[in-house]
Amino acid sequence: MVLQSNISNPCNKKCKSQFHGGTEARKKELIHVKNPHLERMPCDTLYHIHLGTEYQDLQALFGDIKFVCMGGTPARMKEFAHFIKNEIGYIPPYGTTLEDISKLGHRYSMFKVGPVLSVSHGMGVPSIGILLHEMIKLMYHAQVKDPVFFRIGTCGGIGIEGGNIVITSEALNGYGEPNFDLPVLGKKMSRPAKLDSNLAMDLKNLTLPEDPWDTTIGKTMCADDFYEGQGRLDGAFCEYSEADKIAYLTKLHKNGVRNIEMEAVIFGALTHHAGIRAAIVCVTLLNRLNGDQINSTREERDEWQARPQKLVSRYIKNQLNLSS
Ligand SMILES: O=P(O)(O)O[C@@H]1C[C@H](O)[C@@H](CO)O1
Ligand SMILES: O=c1cc[nH]c(=O)[nH]1
Repeated sequence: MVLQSNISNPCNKKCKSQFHGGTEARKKELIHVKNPHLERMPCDTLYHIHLGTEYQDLQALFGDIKFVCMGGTPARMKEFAHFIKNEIGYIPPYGTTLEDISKLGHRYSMFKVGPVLSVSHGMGVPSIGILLHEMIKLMYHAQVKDPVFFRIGTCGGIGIEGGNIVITSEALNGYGEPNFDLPVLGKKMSRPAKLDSNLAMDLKNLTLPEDPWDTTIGKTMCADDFYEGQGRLDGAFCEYSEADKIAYLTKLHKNGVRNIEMEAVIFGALTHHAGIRAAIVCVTLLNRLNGDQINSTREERDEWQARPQKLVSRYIKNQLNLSS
């Protein structure tokens, strides 16, 4: 892809992106980075995604972005890039292919498909948190107006069998609070983990009667661990009984929680703080009330993982006025 050749450019010590660009009116429409220090920096390196205002004209390269789609694995996000390319009929510039823009950062994979970015975020809050800071700054530097962020993920269902979709209404941390908490300068910083309820409803309504899954809107518990942090009995260590586990999951279910994953609180908190509309669309890999081990077949999981992609693709096509 054209982007690739620009990305390999050596540093030329001049800021290529118009860092403070735009009129006051235009600035109001843009992403809120809420960091006064950024304005004073001559250049900004987005280290983990291998981009920077010093190296590229980020507005020229990314100014047309409307949708940022994130998911855990590079393979899933590459697959989504190719899927959405076909769905929206995107034709890469002559002689180019879909390249991993962030390959040389060796952390995340990112593919640009016209107005869509498809990016892998790794596992857990710290990994997606670093990416979110850099993606939000990328939107800011590129002067993108009103982008929509999606997390296209997998999760454990609570009272929901494998293969169904849960769209997050509210994200809760491991203590059951709707916040993302982070120690900052030795003190607790807390931000509300809010998601866009209209967007969630729009996505749910795109489920078709013939789809082989149900879509539920519910609260999501965001754990900092896959095993003990999610009340599993099959980790290397466990100091609670099966009855304790079921009591905990039943309590969550009574509180409206329908799934557990590992990124929701920071995804909700940072997008909300930036004024970005966002949704989390996850497929359940199992019903945690019935077990802990993920023993569906690889083929089954691949098909299930494509389901949130289909829903998000329908939304993107509608927004781009492309027929389904
Ligand atoms: O988007 P993915 O499938 O990576 O999300 C969930 C939460 C963790 O990152 C991971 C655990 O298996 O899957
Ligand atoms: O049970 C599950 C399945 C996928 N991802 C999780 O975090 N938990």
